[in-house]
Amino acid sequence: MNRRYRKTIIAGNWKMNKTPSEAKALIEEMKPLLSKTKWCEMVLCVPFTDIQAAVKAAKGSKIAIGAENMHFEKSGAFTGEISADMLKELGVKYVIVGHSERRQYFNETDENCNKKVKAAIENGLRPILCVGESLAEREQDVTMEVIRKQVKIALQGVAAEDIKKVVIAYEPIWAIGTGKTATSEQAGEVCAKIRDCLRELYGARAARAITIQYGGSMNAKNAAELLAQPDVDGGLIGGASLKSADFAAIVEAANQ
Ligand SMILES: O=C[C@H](O)COP(=O)(O)O
Repeated sequence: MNRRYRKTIIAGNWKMNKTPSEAKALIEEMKPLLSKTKWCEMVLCVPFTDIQAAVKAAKGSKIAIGAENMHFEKSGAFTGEISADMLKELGVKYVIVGHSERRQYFNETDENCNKKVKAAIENGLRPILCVGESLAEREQDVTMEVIRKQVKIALQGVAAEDIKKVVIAYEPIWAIGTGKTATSEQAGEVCAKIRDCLRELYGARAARAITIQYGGSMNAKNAAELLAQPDVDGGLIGGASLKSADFAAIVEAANQ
């Protein structure tokens, strides 16, 4: 890992799990296990309804709270939506943008992701931009074409001085929640190519400073090997972030 240049970030994505009281209990359980982190930053992205309880429970710890989505407009007639302002005021620091489940079930497009990335940055939130290929795309050998398009469109108009605030999460869709992890070589190879793409867009210095995570069935057992890849700077963890011991083990692996 290139700690000299960029931060290691382990982020949990709780998806549609946990009520506020359950969120509080899980964070209380995690806190003592996560107290000895060295350089690894820890984030828990939780459902909107859990944010207040999570921020309160995480107080005094090194855990930052994130949201799983947001709208790109500041306010207005968007029934059921949540703006960056609203998240910010609750103490949210990160927001996931373009998770494949949002792309698949809620028609999230690269263009929408672009608006969300820019709105997040303008409002002082760090976007975790998710990109990744489907199994069919991998089998047809178009993985990098797909990911380069996702990255380039989502970052259109993001200024060079802001790009460091963006975290990229490489999540092969076929590895999410399936128990099928990408091999560490596959994860490392795509993350390195994402960094090449960032280098083309923003130059070598900026590209070196951007945290690129891997996500997709990362767990206590495989985390160390995945995180040992030079361009894998952390993880976006689904299922294993709902179990305190497993999440703590992944953080521990990132601290080695
Ligand atoms: O955002 C997290 C990813 O979708 C990974 O989920 P997973 O660790 O349950 O496979």
